[in-house]
Amino acid sequence: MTVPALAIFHLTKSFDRPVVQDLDLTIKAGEFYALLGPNGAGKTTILRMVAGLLQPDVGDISIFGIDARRDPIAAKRLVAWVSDEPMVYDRLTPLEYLEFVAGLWQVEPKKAQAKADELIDWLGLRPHANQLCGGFSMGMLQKVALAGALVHDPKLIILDEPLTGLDAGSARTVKDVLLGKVRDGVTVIMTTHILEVAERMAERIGVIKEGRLLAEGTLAELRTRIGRESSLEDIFLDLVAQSGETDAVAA
Ligand SMILES: Nc1ncnc2c1ncn2[C@@H]1O[C@H](COP(=O)(O)OP(=O)(O)OP(=O)(O)O)[C@@H](O)[C@H]1O
Repeated sequence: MTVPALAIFHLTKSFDRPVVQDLDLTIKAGEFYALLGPNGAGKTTILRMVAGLLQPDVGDISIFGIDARRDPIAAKRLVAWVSDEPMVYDRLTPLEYLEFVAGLWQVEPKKAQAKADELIDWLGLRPHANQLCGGFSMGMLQKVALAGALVHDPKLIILDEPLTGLDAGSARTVKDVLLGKVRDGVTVIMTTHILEVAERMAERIGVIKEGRLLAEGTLAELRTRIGRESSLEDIFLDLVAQSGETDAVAA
């Protein structure tokens, strides 16, 4: 069996209350996986633990077979994390920012420059490549942050709400870049509240509520589970409502 891109076992995290509860999740290499869930379901918390930005209370995270808790540096080398709050240095141009990030990853300078040029063109940033990021709109900053996350050729790309705030053209560009990456064999995990995007792009969809996986599968599998031909929006709302009823019965 091939090693999964991501395998999570018994992942658990509490803040003032339990936020991620004994979560198991496996994502195959080369898969496009969408993580859905209502506000506060724990999606960002899960992904931040996978990206090594937050320590789990309990549980194991394996990235392409590397134990991310034992060997975080090796695991992080394989991962790109794209937050919904782009962090880019105001006083650098996109090209300078990409050079800086490539330096942190110790990408060989010639390769880094070629990669930066490719990403700048892919993301339509060429006209702004030499302007300071400080004057950029949120959408442009998101694209620069995405380029920065891809500069070291990650095998697993994790994105938290990557399309929020993007205009239609920019959203299309980002979607095309991600689909292109999946075609190249890269694994993508993305949270989104735009169910149409998950429906169109993701091969598998996981629905999270209160830090637990309510259901996962292809759209067809989720439809079978619900027992009727529905849109992802209907399936999602049904699943979330059903789990509320179950909780109410259990309580
Ligand atoms: N650092 C933190 N300290 C305390 N509570 C936190 C922290 N980070 C997240 N939480 C809480 O954990 C819960 C889950 O948050 P999280 O951001 O993971 O949810 P989400 O599913 O990504 O939600 P959304 O769709 O609204 O972005 C929320 O109640 C949030 O307030």
